[in-house]
Amino acid sequence: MKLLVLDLSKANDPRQKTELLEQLHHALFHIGFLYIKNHGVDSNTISNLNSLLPTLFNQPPEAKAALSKMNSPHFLGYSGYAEETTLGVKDLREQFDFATELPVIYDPNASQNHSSDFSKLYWRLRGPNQWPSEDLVPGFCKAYTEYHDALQDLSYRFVHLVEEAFGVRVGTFDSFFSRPTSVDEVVHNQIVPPQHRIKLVKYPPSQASGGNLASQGVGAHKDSSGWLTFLYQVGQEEGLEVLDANGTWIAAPPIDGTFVVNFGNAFEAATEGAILATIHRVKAPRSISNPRYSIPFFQGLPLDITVSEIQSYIPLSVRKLRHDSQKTMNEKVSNFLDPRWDNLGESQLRKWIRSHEDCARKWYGDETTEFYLQ
Ligand SMILES: O=C(O)CCC(=O)C(=O)O
Ligand SMILES: [Fe+2]
Repeated sequence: MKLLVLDLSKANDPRQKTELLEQLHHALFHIGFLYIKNHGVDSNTISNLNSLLPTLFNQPPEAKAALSKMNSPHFLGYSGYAEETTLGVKDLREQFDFATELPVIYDPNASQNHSSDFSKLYWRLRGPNQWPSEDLVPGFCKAYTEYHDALQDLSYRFVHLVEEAFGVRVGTFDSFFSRPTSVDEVVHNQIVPPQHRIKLVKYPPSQASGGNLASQGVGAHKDSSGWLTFLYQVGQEEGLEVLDANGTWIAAPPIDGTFVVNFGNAFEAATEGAILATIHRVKAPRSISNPRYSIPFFQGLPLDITVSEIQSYIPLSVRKLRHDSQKTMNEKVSNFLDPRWDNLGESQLRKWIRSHEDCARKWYGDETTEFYLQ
């Protein structure tokens, strides 16, 4: 399998756009993993954030500890080296989880003063970031916010191309992403706008024998935090790998000026497996290498969206394109399709509880945590 690099500037030229949409169609339905270049995100916006990563991660341990995810019922903040698990194995990375800056909309300890029903526990996932101090990481909030806004814009533009590749009206999925302009609008909108999530990740060189699974940077997984993922691989360190339809791991090395795009669990569920949330993993860099940094942007969806609602937006012509050969990859049921619930919020809550059990026990209690650990 060859991963394609799609040139998004072709979207601006009617003569080249058809070719771009054909390539996108192929990448969507046969691979589920692609690169994009000429994506319209200013290189300064990317480098301004990238250049702060060493400073962010080299803060004194107590400064990082002060931003711990343990402080946050929204699972936003810092998690230290090997504090997160995938498939029961420690991931050899440290990371800061950020998201679209939004207020708390559900706090079980406070009286709520809005009319909508946000009593579902998963609404507690929404909330503000934990920002590093401006003294220790000068310019971070500005650089992050510019990056967030640019990636949000790219993600919406890209979804429009996906709609064209699907042959549906451009804007079909827009209602998933209608943006709030004020807190008031957030709580009174019918569809509550999404909170995109951005991880800033560092994979330090691993002492474990390089290249084998003892050095799991992040274990094999499908993305479950959003609709589409836009991953920026900082620098030249390799490690990202994608599982193809034959069960072979394919390297997805950094390519200058590109983002990697892949599709989340919800997308796979919405298209009934016609487009896969392709499984991928990262090997930790060998001990003689530099650290590897990456920045995945997970495009958020409204937490109360249901499987049937999301499927209703996808034309039958797309859903029936599911290929039999893909069934084997798809056999592990998406969390979103777990028969115990029908909404995305619960599958997200389950994901966070499973990857950060201590934080879950602190904020959601043992009973809830154990329910979602099953
Ligand atoms: O670091 C990478 O390149 C990929 C990270 C990833 O797949 C994830 O965090 O979901
Ligand atoms: Fe991922």
